[in-house]
This record gives sequence, structure tokens and C-alpha cells, in this order.
Amino acid sequence: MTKIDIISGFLGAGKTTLIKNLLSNALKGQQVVLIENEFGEIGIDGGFLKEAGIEIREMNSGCICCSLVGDFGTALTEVIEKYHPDRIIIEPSGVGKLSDVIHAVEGLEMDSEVALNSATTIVDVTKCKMYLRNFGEFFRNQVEAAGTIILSRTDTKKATEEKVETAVKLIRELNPDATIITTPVGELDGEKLLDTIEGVKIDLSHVEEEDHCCDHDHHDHEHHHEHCEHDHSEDGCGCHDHHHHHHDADEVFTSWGRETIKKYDKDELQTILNRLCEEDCFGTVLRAKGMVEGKDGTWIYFDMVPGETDVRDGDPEYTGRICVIGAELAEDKLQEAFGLD
Ligand SMILES: Nc1nc2c(ncn2[C@@H]2O[C@H](COP(=O)(O)OP(=O)(O)OP(=O)(O)O)[C@@H](O)[C@H]2O)c(=O)[nH]1
Repeated sequence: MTKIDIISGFLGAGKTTLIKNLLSNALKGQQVVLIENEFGEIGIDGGFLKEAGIEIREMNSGCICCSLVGDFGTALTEVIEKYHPDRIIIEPSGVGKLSDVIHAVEGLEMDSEVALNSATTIVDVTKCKMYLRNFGEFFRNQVEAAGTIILSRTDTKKATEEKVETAVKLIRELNPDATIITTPVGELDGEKLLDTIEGVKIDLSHVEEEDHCCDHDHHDHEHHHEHCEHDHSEDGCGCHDHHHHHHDADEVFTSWGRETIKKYDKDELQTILNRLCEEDCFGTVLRAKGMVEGKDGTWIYFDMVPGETDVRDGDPEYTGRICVIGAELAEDKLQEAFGLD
């Protein structure tokens, strides 16, 4: 019997970080297949995990919830038949709806030797309130459908006691029964972490069904996306408020990605990422990530979520890749900022 574990969470919440942690600790020695669904044309995360000898099946064809019946079901069945793994970890895209993924897995349980083992959502404790307000339609479903919720960034200074308490309260309102992990994951023993995630019942009774995005006609929506002044303050602008329903992820979010051989230095990349955090001219940038060759021949990896950047050394990749995800992105400005034609 193959166990299926779903690790969801909004853009940049910390899904890949948690999966790496599980693979190198609690799941070490198990045969694991990871199915990733990245939002954005340029797949970035795959390379990180291939090093760990993990088989990866990437699906970059947009939102997982829109391809569940076709691609996703086929991918799962193929993986099961080919590898008979101990586990399959599914990492839906940051803007995927968790309940849709759960439904899809449950649909396969009858015919295949698989069992849904856990459904976990990672919530960035420092942005919970803002994302709930601005992107509630997507964020809420991930919280409502989860068996376990892990708060990320509880190890940072920004995660004050007050902020953690507020996040827990907001999460409790949406999902009264979930186990909420408030201890920084890095402090937890791997086995303890896995035990906590695995032992939880998955209950979709409090998930708002109108959030199910595959039932509707993709071309017959009313669009209410009035753009607004983005002040990038912590509480955001409130323009994508949670009363809007029935949107596909690709109606609200866009991505811009490039493969490039252009060389950068770390300071230059840091400056670009700071600009993405601070300036309004790019649209609402929610995530940037990638890897590029450095001017000195080393490789530079980077991550950006609002208010947070990380530029670091990494192993050479087959080519440089940049991916930016957000709402109403100004592609020409992004291209210009990264110095690309
Ligand atoms: N301090 C701190 N940083 C974190 C934590 N979790 C994730 N990060 C950082 O946040 C950034 C994004 O983390 P990822 O694990 O790539 O997030 P993700 O959810 O896979 O992101 P997507 O690619 O958008 O799906 C990285 O720079 C991580 O190092 C955490 O608990 N604490």
C-alpha cells in the first residue's frame, strides 16, 4: 500500500523546505516519489530534490485543480505502477485548492493500492492575515481542508507572540479541528513531526464547496478584479477580498519566467529582489525564485516572498532559470529589472 501525503501552502509558505526536512529525517531510507505542480512555466524546485535521489514528477501545466481529472490522475497512476513507492508526496502549487487535490486522491483510492495518509498546509505566520484578506479564496480552502497546519517562520523575529496568537485564532475559525503546529519545525524531532502529521483525520465538512474550481465554465466568469493602490503594508490592500468566489488560479495569478544564460553577481540580484519587494511598478509580486550563473562562475540561488529575500550559493544547474509569480505582473518591467531582452 502506497501512502499519499499532501503538503500544501500558499506561495512561498515553506512547502519545499518542509519536504526536504521530512526526506532527510523522518522519511530517510523510504522510497518516496514527489509529485510537484508548480504554478509558472519554468520549473524551479525539481533540481533541489533530485540531488536527494528522489524521483520527481513535475507538472507545470498551470493549476493542479484544473488538471486533476486528466494529467494529475494519470501522473499518479503511472507513478504507482512504475515505482510502487512507500510514499507519494504531493506538493500542489501555492495557489492550488487543497480540497480538490484530496478529492482527486480519494477518487483513486478505490482502484489503486493507495491511501490518503495526510493533508498538511503550511501557513506563513507573518503573512496569514494579509493573505487571508487579499487572496482568501485560495488561502482559505488550503486551511479549511487541512488535517494539520504547520506555522512557518515561527523562528523569525517578525513572529511575535501576538502575531502567532492572531494567526492561530484566524485558522481556528476556518478549521476548528486541525492540529496546529506552532513550535518551529526545526526544533521538532523528525519522527515527532511525522507522527503529528500522520495521526490526523482529514475532514472536508467545513470546506466551502463553491470553492471547487473544476465544475464551472472557464470562460463564463464575472471578473471583479479592480486593481488598487498596493501599499505593500502588512495588511495589504484588500482588493482580492474573500467574498469573490469561483476564480481559477490563472485568472488571479500570473507568472513570468525565463531561462537565461545571463550572469549576475549577488549584489546585483539582491538589488533586483529588493526592488521587487519595494516598488509597485511590477504589479503584486508574491514570489520570485530561481538560480543563475554568477559572474565569477559560481551559481547563485535566490528566493523572494514579500518583505523577505534570500540570495545564496548553489550547485551548477543545466541553465539559469528565473520565475516570478504574482497578480497583475508587469512583464516588461520584470524583464527590464533582470536586464533581459
Ligand atoms: N526563517 C524561515 N524561513 C523559511 C521557513 N520556511 C520557508 N522559509 C524560507 O522561505 C522561502 C520559500 O520557502 P519554500 O520552501 O521554497 O516555499 P514553497 O512553499 O515551496 O514556495 P513555492 O515555490 O512558492 O511553492 C525560502 O527562502 C525558505 O528558506 C521558516 O519556517 N522559517
